[in-house]
Amino acid sequence: MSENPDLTNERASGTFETNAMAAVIYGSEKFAQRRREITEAISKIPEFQDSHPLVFMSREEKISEACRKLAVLSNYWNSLIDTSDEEEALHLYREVLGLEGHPLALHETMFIPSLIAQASDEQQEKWLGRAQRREIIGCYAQTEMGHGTNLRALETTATFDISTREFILNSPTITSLKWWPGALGKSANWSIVIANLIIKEHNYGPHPFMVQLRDEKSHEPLPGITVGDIGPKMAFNGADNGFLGFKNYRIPRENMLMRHSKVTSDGSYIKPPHAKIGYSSMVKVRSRMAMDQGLFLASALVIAVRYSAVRRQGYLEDKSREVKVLDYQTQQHRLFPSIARAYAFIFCGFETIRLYDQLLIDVQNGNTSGMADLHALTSGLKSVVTYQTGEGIEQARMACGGHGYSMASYISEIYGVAIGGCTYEGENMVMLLQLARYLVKSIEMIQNGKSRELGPMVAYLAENESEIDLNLGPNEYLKVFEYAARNQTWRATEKFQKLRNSGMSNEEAWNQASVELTRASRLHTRLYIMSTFINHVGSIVDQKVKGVLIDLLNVHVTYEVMDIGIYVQGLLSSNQMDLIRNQLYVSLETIRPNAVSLVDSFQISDMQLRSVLGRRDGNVYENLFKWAKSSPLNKTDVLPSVTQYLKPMMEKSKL
Ligand SMILES: CCCCCCCC/C=C\CCCCCCCCCCCCCC(=O)SCCNC(=O)CCNC(=O)[C@H](O)C(C)(C)COP(=O)(O)OP(=O)(O)OC[C@H]1O[C@@H](n2cnc3c(N)ncnc32)[C@H](O)[C@@H]1OP(=O)(O)O
Ligand SMILES: Cc1cc2nc3c(=O)[nH]c(=O)nc-3n(C[C@H](O)[C@H](O)[C@H](O)COP(=O)(O)OP(=O)(O)OC[C@H]3O[C@@H](n4cnc5c(N)ncnc54)[C@H](O)[C@@H]3O)c2cc1C
Repeated sequence: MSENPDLTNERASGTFETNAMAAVIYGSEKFAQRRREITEAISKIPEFQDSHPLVFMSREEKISEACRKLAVLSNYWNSLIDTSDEEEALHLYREVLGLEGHPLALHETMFIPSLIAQASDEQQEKWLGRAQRREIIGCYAQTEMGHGTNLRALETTATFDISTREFILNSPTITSLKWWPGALGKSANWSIVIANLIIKEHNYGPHPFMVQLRDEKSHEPLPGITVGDIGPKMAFNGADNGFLGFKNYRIPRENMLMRHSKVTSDGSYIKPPHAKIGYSSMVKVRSRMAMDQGLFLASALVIAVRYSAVRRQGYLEDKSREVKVLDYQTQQHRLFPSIARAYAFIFCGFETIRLYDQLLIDVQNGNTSGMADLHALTSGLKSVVTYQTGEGIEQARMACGGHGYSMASYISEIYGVAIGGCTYEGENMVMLLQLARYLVKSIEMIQNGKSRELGPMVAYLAENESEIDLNLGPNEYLKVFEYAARNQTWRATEKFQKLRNSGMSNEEAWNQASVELTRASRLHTRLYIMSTFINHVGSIVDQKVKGVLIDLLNVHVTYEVMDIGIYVQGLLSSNQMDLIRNQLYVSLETIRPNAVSLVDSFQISDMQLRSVLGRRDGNVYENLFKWAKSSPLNKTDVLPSVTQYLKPMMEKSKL
């Protein structure tokens, strides 16, 4: 069937090449091209297609379908991608497995990265190759039923037995059961387990251990291990998140990951070079989350924008034909700022991935000085992007009206997966408060006359801006944001200090200032996102692409400043706010002809999108009908439930 002419016209009105834009989105022409090649190659392999729509499957079927595809993937892995390239591998996973989770997700995202960052050279020699070849499947078991956030309160113990040179693992209480780890439930046979290291009755706190859970031949749990699946979740139902308990389960001393902390055979403990070095796997995932969430948001927007260009409802001036709903200003206001955010998140993602890779090298060379900065940055970024992604996806769903609520749109699945990110890798409020610690310390440095020692990301806290030139360009908007973030950070810090100076304990003062502190963290992070977006656009060479991205940046900066209006009241007059509001409306109109091309440029395939509404060809209605007809409920005209219950009820009512 040919393409819906409404989408053809939209594509014709685009002022730039989508391949050129994809090269900017994905960091290089080479990688954008590789993505297309991988997608093309996969589309020719029938075994990679869903056996039937995932949304009609039970959880067991989803997991089985994911495993089937993983097994097929293992036959093609080396021929489809450069296996040393993480981005190619992730693209392949996304295309084939989609976003509902699968039994190798944690193996790739946390198990292998933990071995790389935490295992000694000898340990890597023993396990890393096996893990990379997928001879073993691993997971990352840290969270317990009773504690996820407060790692210092984890209860699982690894007690060193000097006589046998083994660790004895125990789960002393019901709340100490490991709870949540992906792939633990049914698939993984090994795990990195985070347990309190105990030597001669002294607790050295949480440390990582390499633990075999299941027999490598029979896959049965090993004696001393209780393991299973935690049941269905809001999303991620292609993954078997699990529980795990230990009863006097022994592992050799060599199974504690000893790149940084060490226990010698006589039970001596050697401290790591930085107390939080064991948290590196979390920082790794957090550093990727801006990219991943940007792509979740992008997926929802591809669906909503394409659908809005084929959905016609109501009239503007021309009463002879209904308009595309994308022409309504309210629809544009709902969707376009999110397109800008998706671009901005992906640009930030590239930056934080690069920073993590550099930090990993530095730490391996003994330099841990960058850890605090990256921890603070990724803590804030993870929190802001997951929240805003959730907001943007939900708006995209509503922008699709009734059909958005159907699983045919697939938006609810994207939403469920994306907002999991508000919780995993550190609950958002908690992570905002981690960044707040860093911001408060920065203010204290200024108060102590040490402004010159501030890092570049917080140097603005020491500046003083009270007037803005309203010939507003992106850099002036940045100044507005700096003003808001600086003011809020000072206000929150001063509130905390005042409470503390009044005699309150440090902890209670912190608690009572914490809402204000989280607000400071959000503003600081949004400032970082805006400045990364501006810098990125500044570096683009292709003039057509640059022109459109400047338009998109205008949507971003005007929308973001309107959104934080309450924080800039002391700086901007109501006339200035009106001016900005009008600039936003103008920028929505400017971006309108490029809206479809901007979402096409994400180059997310139909196979990955799984959305009837978001199909590239725009043939929504005929496929919606086809999709509904494929519902298992439509296999028969009369359901047993009707015969068994409703018919007798209706008959009885007739009497
Ligand atoms: C060929 C194939 C290749 C394929 C390649 C694929 C690779 C792919 C890689 C990644 C892909 C990612 C894709 C993601 C897709 C989605 C998949 C979904 C999977 C879901 C995964 C979910 C997994 C989990 O959730 S694991 C569990 C996570 N748990 C948490 O995050 C717990 C949160 N809690 C904490 O982190 C901590 O408890 C804390 C930080 C809140 C507090 O810790 P604490 O009590 O020990 O410390 P304090 O608060 O007292 O602070 C003291 C001091 O320490 C500083 N600090 C804390 N943390 C750090 C750190 N990490 N680094 C540096 N410094 C740190 C803190 O700032 C304080 O400093 P002060 O100076 O203020 O004292
Ligand atoms: C989809 C998914 C996948 C996961 N995968 C894994 C995995 O593979 N491995 C693994 O180990 N874990 C995994 N987890 C667990 C996850 O990391 C934790 O659930 C997460 O870190 C939050 O911890 P919690 O559940 O203890 O929340 P809680 O800390 O109990 O949060 C409850 C509330 O308390 C608040 N709160 C808690 N502490 C503070 C504080 N200090 N200050 C202010 N407010 C506070 C929070 O903000 C929140 O509002 C996964 C979770 C999900 C949802």
